[in-house]
Amino acid sequence: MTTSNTGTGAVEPAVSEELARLRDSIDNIDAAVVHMLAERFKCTQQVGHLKARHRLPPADPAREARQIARLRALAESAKLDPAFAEKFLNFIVAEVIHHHERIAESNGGGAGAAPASD
Ligand SMILES: C=C(O[C@@H]1C=C(C(=O)O)C=C[C@H]1O)C(=O)O
Repeated sequence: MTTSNTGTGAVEPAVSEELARLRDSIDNIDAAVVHMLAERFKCTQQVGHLKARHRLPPADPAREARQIARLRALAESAKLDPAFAEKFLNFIVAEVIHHHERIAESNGGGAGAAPASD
């Protein structure tokens, strides 16, 4: 293995250049992820309002099962750990469901509430 740490706290210039180059790409990817998540949440907020108006439940476990199966297959072909892909999706979906519950509550939702006309 190549030694990159001189032991004096200094890092070889070639190593710090490569680290900076890789970190630039990581920063770009992180920015893209944030923008993609923001767009996804814009869509799921609209789904939340649609569901609340029509008294549909916040969560749809059958839809989630299809998404998990699809994402696991995509992850495998992209050489990403499918278990990680599933955990990541579940993390996002849990947040979306919280949003939908809050939207339903603020719509005066509840089992007995009358459907709003639109
Ligand atoms: C967005 C929806 O609501 C919930 C959130 C989902 C998601 O974030 O992908 C999927 C299913 C639902 O549990 C939906 O029903 O499509």
